[in-house]
Amino acid sequence: MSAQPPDAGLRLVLGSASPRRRELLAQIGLVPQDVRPPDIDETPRHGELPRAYARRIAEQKARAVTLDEGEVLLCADTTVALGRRIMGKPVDAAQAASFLHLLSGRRHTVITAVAVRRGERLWTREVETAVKMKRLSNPEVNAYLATGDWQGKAGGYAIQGPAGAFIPWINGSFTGVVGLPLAEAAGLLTAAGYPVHGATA
Ligand SMILES: Cc1cn([C@H]2C[C@H](O)[C@@H](COP(=O)(O)OP(=O)(O)OP(=O)(O)O)O2)c(=O)[nH]c1=O
Repeated sequence: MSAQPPDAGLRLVLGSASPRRRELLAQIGLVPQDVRPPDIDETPRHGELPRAYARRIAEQKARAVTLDEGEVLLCADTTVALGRRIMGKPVDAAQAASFLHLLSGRRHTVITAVAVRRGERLWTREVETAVKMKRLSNPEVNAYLATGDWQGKAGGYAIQGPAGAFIPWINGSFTGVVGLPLAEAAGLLTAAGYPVHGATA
């Protein structure tokens, strides 16, 4: 999609209930004028691959939010992929435990798809990061589950919380793993005409 000239009058809307995304935007000086969490069905389609899934969900979130003239919307979806397997947000502690046991001692991929919308125009990017999780013992998994930090996190962990102790290595975008790859999000907002650099200057 072609880039739009900067428009200092545009209002930024965050289409996300995720406090992480709000905090990450604030890190680069962006404070949305409004937060409008989308409500969509995040069930993967049969046989859907993780990257295509993350992109579809981010686009669907971006289409689900009502926008007024003069507003630009930012949505994202973070998905943990173990091979072709999609790991969303665990429904309960038992599912979080099973995700963590599957991820233990292996490399997986975290994909965050970002979608920016202005009017009917959409700009999207997917950012993939390889993440290595150390081998986890049962006491480590249980202690982590007891923190409750797994709740609402794709794959059942958050690198920015206590699970940071489980992750010796990543290759890619740290902010992408946390939920919003800042360089790419800033690039999409700029393409849509939102004056990002006015905010960071
Ligand atoms: C892997 C990982 C995920 N996460 C979080 C980011 C996302 O909030 C969440 C994945 O769920 P998402 O469906 O991407 O987002 P959400 O439901 O929290 O919010 P919304 O749909 O309204 O935008 O997992 C972390 O915070 N740290 C991590 O290390």
